Amino acid sequence: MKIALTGNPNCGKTTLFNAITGKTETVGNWSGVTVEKKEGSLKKKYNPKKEDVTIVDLPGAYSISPFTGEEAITRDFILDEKPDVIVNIVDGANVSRSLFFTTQLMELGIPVIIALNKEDILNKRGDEVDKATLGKLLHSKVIPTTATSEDGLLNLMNEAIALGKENKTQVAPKFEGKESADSDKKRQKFVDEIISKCQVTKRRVDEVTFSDKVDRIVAHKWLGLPIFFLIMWGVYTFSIEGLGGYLSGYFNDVLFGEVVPEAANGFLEGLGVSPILQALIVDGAIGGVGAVVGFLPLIMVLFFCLSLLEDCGYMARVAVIMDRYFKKIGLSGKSIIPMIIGSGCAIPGVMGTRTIEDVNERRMTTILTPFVPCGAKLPIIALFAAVFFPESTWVGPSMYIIAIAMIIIGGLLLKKLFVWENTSMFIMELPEYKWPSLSHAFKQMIDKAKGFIYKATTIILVCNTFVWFAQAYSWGLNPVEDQSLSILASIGTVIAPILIPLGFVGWQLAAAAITGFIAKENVVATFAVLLAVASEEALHLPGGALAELFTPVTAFAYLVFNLFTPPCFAAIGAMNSEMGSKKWLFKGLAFQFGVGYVLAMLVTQIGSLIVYGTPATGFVPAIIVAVATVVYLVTAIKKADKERERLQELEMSA
Ligand SMILES: Nc1nc2c(ncn2[C@@H]2O[C@H](COP(=O)(O)OP(=O)(O)OP(=O)(O)O)[C@@H](O)[C@H]2O)c(=O)[nH]1
Ligand SMILES: [Mg+2]
Repeated sequence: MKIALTGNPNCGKTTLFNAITGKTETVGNWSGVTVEKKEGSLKKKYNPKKEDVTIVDLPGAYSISPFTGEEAITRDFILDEKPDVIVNIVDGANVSRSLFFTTQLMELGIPVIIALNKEDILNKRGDEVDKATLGKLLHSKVIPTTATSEDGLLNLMNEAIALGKENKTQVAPKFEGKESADSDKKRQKFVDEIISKCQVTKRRVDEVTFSDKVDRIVAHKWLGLPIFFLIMWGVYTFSIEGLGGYLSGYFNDVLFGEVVPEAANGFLEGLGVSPILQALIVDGAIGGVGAVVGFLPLIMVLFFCLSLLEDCGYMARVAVIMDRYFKKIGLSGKSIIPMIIGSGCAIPGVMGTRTIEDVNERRMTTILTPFVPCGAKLPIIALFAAVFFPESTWVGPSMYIIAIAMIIIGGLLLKKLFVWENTSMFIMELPEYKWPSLSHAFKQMIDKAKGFIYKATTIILVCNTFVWFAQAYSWGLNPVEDQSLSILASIGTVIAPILIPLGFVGWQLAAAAITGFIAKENVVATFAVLLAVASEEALHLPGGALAELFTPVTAFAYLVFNLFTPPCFAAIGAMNSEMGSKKWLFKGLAFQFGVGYVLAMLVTQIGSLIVYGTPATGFVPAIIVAVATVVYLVTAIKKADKERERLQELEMSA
């Protein structure tokens, strides 16, 4: 039996889905979090009779006639795959808005049961919904639930399974003139009537709620943005330099710097394995993975904080604040949501662009979202900050500020270069503020940590075992004394000239950047492996082994390069599927590479001139690249302007 969970965005479908299936799909206190259908089977607790039941979580929808891509997923699933039962989740805090969709679901010939969710909010407000009358008017059972505390869910599932077995569709509620063209209006009127009969609101309509009061400050025209920056600064400073940084320092210096490698060495010596194998395991596998896992506490602290901010309802406000600015640069306010999600990982971030209706805005957001430093880039930031800027707290937050600046400048450029017109309006429901749930944040944090460890012990482990091998052997598969004769060095040497205008000298820098495209954490892991072999100094300490390859200025530039060039392969794959056009994908990748490259080049060359008073290596090639970039931009924008004019004339004459 297939049971589908449907309802408006943010009504609690995924919360309910996770509760009854035991899965950990992403929940967020804003609309448009789920963009794909997800399936799961019922937990034992909710399926005592062990029925064969599949639960399907769907993206939120306001109407069966889809407006956005993810709404279409919901419609297509219901119409094509015909679930046996539809559980329509109605947001108890927003009943009137939800029932429009409910009446449409009733007409599909599939049994519908209604879960009146967020009962706790209703109760707290002192509002009431007359479930008996509601059920009678809609010809359907109405079960009160609170998905967050799993109240009413057993009852709901029992009823849903019984309904599926009975397999009898309800009579769709009739309202006058259902066939006529203005049926939407009639439908709304019908819904309004139901509401007037069922909803008992104790609160006065004009009452100013707590949320309204907070929003007057937090979502204020002028104050909104500075407040957002302040909050983010606090969160990142606390995570990267504060508690998270402190714990990571311990992990890096003591745990993975001494305890684990010493134990492993002792163990392997005891076993009597060959020195080569021992080096492969300790320097390659453990060294590489350890250098990355050392940053686990930092990532956990950050995601705990972000989860609290999101759960209390603040992040939904950020979308509204950003809408004013984003509209000016050809993006939508909704673009901020993929970007916020992208601060965790660019892949779900890029997938989140589906909620944006306008195709140009969607594509631009897909290109710009990977600029936001994701969790995988944090270890690079933290490592470089610790080695080169140990006394300052601005390096971490500065990456986010540069990201925002690049998104704005990038948005303007993209619009100038590739986009002819865009149209969109922004409607976003603001959830009420609530106390964030610590257990929810804790769960999200553990989830992130698991994902991080999984990645470290799979792809990063494999990569670094390869990196160790490639730096220890020549193409003839003979061990080399001197790293610069190795396979890795020869690959790096081919790429390295491209990086000369950026002031990056050495095949090691090219090698780490290449492994970074497989997974960004690899940048850290690769340096760990290379330098563990080449240098006696520790990787993470100020002035340590890494300082032999960079000046502080080129270190900062290298950070910029790794953060703003195209993301890892997996995220590029996500970009590909969201763009729906190879041409746009290549434009996007070229754009990202151009931005990262030119930005790093400017940091190196201008930075070196200012800080050291002399140009960095590669100054002359850098000037050539800079001139070529300017010439390209000017001609490309001129060409695009002409095209725009031509289209306008065509339109006029038509
Ligand atoms: N107070 C309260 N909050 C709830 C309840 N159920 C869900 N929430 C909260 O509502 C917000 C949205 O939950 P989700 O499960 O992501 O909503 P969704 O319907 O899957 O949303 P989309 O995927 O965007 O369509 C989260 O902040 C939840 O914690 C409930 O019963 N009571
Ligand atoms: Mg969801």
